[in-house]
Amino acid sequence: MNITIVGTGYVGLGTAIMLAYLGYQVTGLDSDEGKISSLKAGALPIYEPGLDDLLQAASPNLRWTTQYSDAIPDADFIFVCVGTPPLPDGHPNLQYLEGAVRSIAQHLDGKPQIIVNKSTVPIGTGDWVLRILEEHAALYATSHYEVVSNPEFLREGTALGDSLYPDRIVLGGSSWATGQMRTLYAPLIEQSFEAPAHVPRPRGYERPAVVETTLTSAEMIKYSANAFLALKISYANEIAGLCECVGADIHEVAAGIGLDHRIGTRFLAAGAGWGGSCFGKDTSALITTGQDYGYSMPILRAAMTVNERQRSLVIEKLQKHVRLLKGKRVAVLGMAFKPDTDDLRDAPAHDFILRLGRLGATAVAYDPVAMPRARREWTHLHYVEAVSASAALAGADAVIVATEWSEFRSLNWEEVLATMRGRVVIDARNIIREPLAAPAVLEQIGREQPQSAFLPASGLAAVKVGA
Ligand SMILES: NC(=O)c1ccc[n+]([C@@H]2O[C@H](COP(=O)([O-])OP(=O)(O)OC[C@H]3O[C@@H](n4cnc5c(N)ncnc54)[C@H](O)[C@@H]3O)[C@@H](O)[C@H]2O)c1
Ligand SMILES: O=c1ccn([C@@H]2O[C@H](COP(=O)(O)OP(=O)(O)O[C@H]3O[C@H](CO)[C@@H](O)[C@H](O)[C@H]3O)[C@@H](O)[C@H]2O)c(=O)[nH]1
Repeated sequence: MNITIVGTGYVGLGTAIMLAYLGYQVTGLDSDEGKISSLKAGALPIYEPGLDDLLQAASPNLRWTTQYSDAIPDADFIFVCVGTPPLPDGHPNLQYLEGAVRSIAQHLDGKPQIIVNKSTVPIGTGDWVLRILEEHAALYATSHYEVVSNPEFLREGTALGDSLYPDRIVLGGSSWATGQMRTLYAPLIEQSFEAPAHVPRPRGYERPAVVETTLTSAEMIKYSANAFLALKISYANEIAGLCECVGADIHEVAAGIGLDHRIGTRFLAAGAGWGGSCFGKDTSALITTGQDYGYSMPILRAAMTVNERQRSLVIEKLQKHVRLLKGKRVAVLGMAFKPDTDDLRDAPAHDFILRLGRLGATAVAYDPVAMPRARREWTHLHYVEAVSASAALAGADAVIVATEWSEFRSLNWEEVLATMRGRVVIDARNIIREPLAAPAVLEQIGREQPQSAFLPASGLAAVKVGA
């Protein structure tokens, strides 16, 4: 089976490499010539742990192009993975999707071909795509095509594991088309492929559930899942604020509620709030979809409000201790929106650096992988680049831990505090486990001083209450 992936960003690249690893002939297509030439040269344009090794293993089955004429006619499955970034009013921008679909339509071959939508798109988009294809089919005399919605649930930083060992595969479309998709995904559904050594099958993992739905339900599942996760984090953050008021510890509280299986321990980590390219965009998109139907979604609005407040809270905690930020030097540890990615979209660190600049402070920023991307994408921000975490901290009046990279978890705080001018530590990701010795000041989210319980970034599975 031949597969074409349109859009080789975080999702398209992972999907292309994963399907090639499973043994399919895959063509990756992108309109960005720079991306395609770097892929042709064997270099990945993004950082994703383990992806380079999988690329090596899968490369005999992969080729890259910018030409639709070269990629569409022979494809049995055409995956659309282009971006759907938010417009200022909260609706997703569908111009890339429409452009891609119109280009695909011009090169359909007349044989049965399935257009698989993996981009996160507003409810109803699958039907709209069908109409675009029908328009073109009349012009180009093609007729055998179907549209399937197959939303993607991978997380950046763990994309390979999420793709090879998914919880579920959602397939929206006609029974013929979803049947074809089941055949395509058989190695995943049956877990019959040889697990790559660097992405072993998780212990206890068996196989994904397959959920067959209508196009519309599949689109709704994707948005609703992201919005639910976003509001779960906002709930943890709201409770964290109350913990600070009453003197409770959010780690203990989150563990205590999360160990109820109906609630679950994951996505209860309080901190700087959620960022990234998906949660904000998709929650807004669901709210605006509601608006289009005159339907209000107060819970989702509140989740967004809490998330905005969370970012402001970090600067307020800094102001509480540093008071006058003008002329002060503030280290910002972490720029990516989460660890193990170079993705800077909607990263809390962006807002921190912006706010520090407005308050007259100098931000000295360090990130283990995202700095080259920040140099290209954050040209509107003023900050000083540091070559390491300790270089960022040396001489700083205060520090904000914005991203919980593992190298920040293992910092020797006693040593680095000694190199700082001031000793104010705003740990916006709750990674510091031990109290810091006076005169250092440590502010975390939802707790007064670190206790013994330690909350991993994306879950509470490792927490032993009272340990
Ligand atoms: N990033 C994630 O973790 C993630 C996870 C699940 C779903 N999604 C969804 O998947 C979609 C893609 O997200 P992403 O993060 O991979 O985006 P991205 O911006 O990293 O990649 C999109 C790619 O599409 C290319 N492109 C745009 N228009 C094109 C066209 N007409 N023809 C060919 N290529 C074109 C761009 O050059 C870019 O390389 C979005 O809808 C997003 O919401 C993302
Ligand atoms: O308990 C938690 C868990 C996460 N976060 C933050 O939430 C954001 C998103 O994290 P995560 O979900 O791990 O990363 P993404 O790569 O954005 O993945 C989300 O968005 C993708 C794009 O739609 C979906 O495919 C995934 O299923 C969904 O988890 C990040 O800023 C995290 O720091 C928290 O603050 N607390």
